[in-house]
Amino acid sequence: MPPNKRIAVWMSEKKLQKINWQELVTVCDKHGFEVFKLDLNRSLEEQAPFCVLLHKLTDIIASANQGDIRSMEIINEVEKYLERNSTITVLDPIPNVKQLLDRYNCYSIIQATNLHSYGVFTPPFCVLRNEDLDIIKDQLKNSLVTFPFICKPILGHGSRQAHEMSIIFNEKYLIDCKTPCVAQSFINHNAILYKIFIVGDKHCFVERPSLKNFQASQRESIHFDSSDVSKADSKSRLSVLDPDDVVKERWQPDPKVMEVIANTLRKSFGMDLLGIDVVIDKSTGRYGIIDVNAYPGFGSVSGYDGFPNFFDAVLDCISKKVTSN
Ligand SMILES: Nc1ncnc2c1ncn2[C@@H]1O[C@H](COP(=O)(O)OP(=O)(O)OP(=O)(O)O)[C@@H](O)[C@H]1O
Ligand SMILES: O=P(O)(O)O[C@H]1[C@H](O)[C@H](O)[C@H](OP(=O)(O)O)[C@@H](OP(=O)(O)O)[C@@H]1O
Ligand SMILES: [Mg+2]
Repeated sequence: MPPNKRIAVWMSEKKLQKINWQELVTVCDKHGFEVFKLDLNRSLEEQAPFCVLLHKLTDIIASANQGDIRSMEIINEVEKYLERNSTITVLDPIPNVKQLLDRYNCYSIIQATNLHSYGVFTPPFCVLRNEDLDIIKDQLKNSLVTFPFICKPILGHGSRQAHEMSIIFNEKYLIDCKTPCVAQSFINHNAILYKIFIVGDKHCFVERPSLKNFQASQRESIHFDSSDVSKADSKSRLSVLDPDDVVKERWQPDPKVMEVIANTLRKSFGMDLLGIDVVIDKSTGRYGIIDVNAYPGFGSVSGYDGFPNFFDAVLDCISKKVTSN
């Protein structure tokens, strides 16, 4: 056991407002930990000691990646501090969070797993950095990306722009690809998505609204903000199925496959707080992983569709890690 049992927490003001801080304090206390909000504008040494860092630093890492000097200083200082204090348990390790922020990296990690043997896939994807349309056409062809496809910003977290996406239906509108981006084949899934929430060795999944079915056609591109589509209470017009697509029978997710996805990706990403978005291909019944998120909402304060006893699960995970460290 470490000489202190203090947990330092850092997350954005926006995220802090979504959690019940008092409940976190109570649950930490029940597990014998003291919790406090880390101030990144003060030296970490001054706020030490602590044996756990629980954080969602994605926004700061993202702006550091984009060259913001203050964010670079902060991340640098946190990383150096953790190097000097290597016994601190970090949820989740910063290098692992960094690799998840890049959507291309993220899909490549999924593709390298053995999930395909369970009927799980990540839709064909490629990274587009060049605006030259002939190069784009070649890249799509070589990576088997088909129309329609979604263009997603490479940086997957940490800013509004990370969630601005387009659906491209034909070659004429390739001009709408906002490079740099990841292009990913669109999988028709009857407008239902499953979010797997992972907290250490526990997971659960919930159903959410999603984009309706689309076909390749001569139509113009659709531009949308992904934050409007798959929240528990989203009511996007892009989620309303065409009358012909409304079906009585639909694929149901197999809890065993969802468990394999959760266990496999937790290991591959080396992270304990994860959200995985899964769609079921309406024609084949295969499971497509379309997004992985670091420290997602977990259903937030109200918990109406979220992780049951979320903080207890976090503290269980922390206790196991602290003990094994
Ligand atoms: N390959 C795909 N095929 C079909 N629909 C997709 C695909 N990728 C994304 N979508 C749809 O677009 C929405 C947004 O995509 P994605 O989850 O990648 O965005 P995000 O910005 O990372 O979202 P989040 O806020 O969950 O992090 C999904 O909820 C889903 O409805
Ligand atoms: O409903 P969920 O948990 O999917 O909503 C998440 C969303 O998927 C992203 O993970 C958001 O994080 P950023 O991409 O970093 O903005 C989460 O926002 P947060 O403020 O809770 O961290 C959403 O809750
Ligand atoms: Mg995401």
